[in-house]
Amino acid sequence: MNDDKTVMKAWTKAQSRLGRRQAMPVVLLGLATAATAVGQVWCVANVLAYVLVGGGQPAVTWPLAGLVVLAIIRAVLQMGSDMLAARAGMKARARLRGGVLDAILRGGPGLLRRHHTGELAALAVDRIEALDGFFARWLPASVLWVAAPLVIGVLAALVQPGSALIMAICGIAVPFGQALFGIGAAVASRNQFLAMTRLQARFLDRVRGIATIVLSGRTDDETRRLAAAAEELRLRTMKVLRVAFLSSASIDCAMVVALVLVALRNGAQLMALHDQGMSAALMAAHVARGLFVVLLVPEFFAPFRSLALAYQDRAHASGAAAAMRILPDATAVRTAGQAVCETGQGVSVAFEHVGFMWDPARGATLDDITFTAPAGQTLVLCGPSGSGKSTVIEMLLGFIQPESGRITFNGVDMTTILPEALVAMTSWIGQKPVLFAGTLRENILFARPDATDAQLQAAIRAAAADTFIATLPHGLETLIGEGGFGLSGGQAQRVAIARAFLKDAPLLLLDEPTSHLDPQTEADVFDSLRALAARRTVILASHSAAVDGFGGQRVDLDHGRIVTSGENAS
Ligand SMILES: Nc1ncnc2c1ncn2[C@@H]1O[C@H](COP(=O)(O)OP(=O)(O)OP(=O)(O)O)[C@@H](O)[C@H]1O
Repeated sequence: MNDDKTVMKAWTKAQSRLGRRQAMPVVLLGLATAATAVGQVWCVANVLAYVLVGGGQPAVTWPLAGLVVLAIIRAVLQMGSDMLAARAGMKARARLRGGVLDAILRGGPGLLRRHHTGELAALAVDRIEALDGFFARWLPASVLWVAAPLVIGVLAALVQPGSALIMAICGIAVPFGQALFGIGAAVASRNQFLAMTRLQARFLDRVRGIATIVLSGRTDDETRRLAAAAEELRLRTMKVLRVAFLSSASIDCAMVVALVLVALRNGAQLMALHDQGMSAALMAAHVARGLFVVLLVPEFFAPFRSLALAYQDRAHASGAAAAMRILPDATAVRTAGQAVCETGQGVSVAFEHVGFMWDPARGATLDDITFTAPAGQTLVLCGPSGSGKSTVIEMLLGFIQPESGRITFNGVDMTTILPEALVAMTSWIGQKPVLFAGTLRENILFARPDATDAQLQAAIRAAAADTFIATLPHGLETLIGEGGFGLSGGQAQRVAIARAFLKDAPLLLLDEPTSHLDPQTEADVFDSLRALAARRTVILASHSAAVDGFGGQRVDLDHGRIVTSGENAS
């Protein structure tokens, strides 16, 4: 068995263990429903025997009353079972979605460098939704398909052991058919999800790049490609349905064979008894027993059908397990840190012979990087595009870890520091500030929701954001769109700087904060950043000539190696 399959099996097994507690009541209600169904069949058989054979059979009042009572009990049991199953599915989805979102947050930008946003969105939304059936249907069905036919078979054996044997033999044939179709179902389901993820990723990409598509005159071409991706999804979905239909049909075949054999057997017995001139009363009792086992056959096979339907859900779980392999596990990203790093006197950051590789085929991204940014001072990381500056910043944010060497904060190994302490001591401003749809006030307060109005105003003034906010008709209450829509690049960056002032963390990480700005705005933003940098440890990654005036130390990178280091011009 290859590694992929082992991991998928282990994940599915672990999920089954976690979901079993919630599935148990559903199984018990399922067994009670099966027992009630047997009672109903008994009542129906007696009523029919009365109708067919007439006076020989005792009064039908009791069977009729039993039928009504049992129908009500069965409906209540079924409702309870459906509700418990839905709750089990809901709980499991909430748990899994929390885990996936946690892992995506842990992976951070490093994960986005390796995987498409659409793929991650499909994982957190569609994959998890599709797992509902695994917990709500598959787990109970995987027990009931053995237990319920066993109960029904034993009760049938009490009345007609021969007919029970026929049902058992036909029932045993079902798992073989299911195993055959199961493999096909798993493959079909995996392909369907792949097609869906591809369609989602393509759609997201094209929506983002709509201006490029229109201006390149590629609208028709891209529409055709999207239509082809949608068609692929349709075909793959049809294949899933076809496999599910065939799987269900194989159960129907086994059921029809059992039904015919049991009916023939009873018919032959009744003919023989009739020929022997049996009394009407005995004849009616035989007819009732015969009808009972014949009518039990569909009930005997019903749990198999539920299992076949739920097999689809199991296939989704295997697919989800495979898809989740892209997520970092908690230990791989950050060793469970316990250390508290004292930051009262500021934070000094040191890289000690750090090495890292995004992709072994492309060689080392960072090679033997050693530098120190003393507490309260600035270190400027320079270098051409692709030299590894953002990779250094992402390491300091804790999203990726060195493959060799180590990073220390005030002498404490970064991997041993409590994640919350790391978050509290760091502010980060990237190339494009991340702004959310909402008011300007909400966006600035995002860094510190409990800040007072005075603190908010002070941060806005320090970031020199007050000038442009004053020109907006609704000031701080101005609504901005997702990604800072409605603000210029420089204004958006000032909002990010105000956030950093408000957070007031001792370590400031700046990753090309002015890369999208014109020279004048860049100079203005650098002025604000210089004010923000005072008394903080700053690591500024940039290839702009404007960093020359930033002072502090300078480390020049090229192809992931330090080529020069020394004082930065101030
Ligand atoms: N997911 C990835 N897989 C493989 N290589 C990658 C991946 N992400 C980045 N790289 C490579 O790592 C190197 C360093 O990238 P990084 O983004 O750190 O450079 P940078 O100096 O910040 O560049 P820029 O100034 O353009 O932002 C580049 O050569 C880049 O091609």
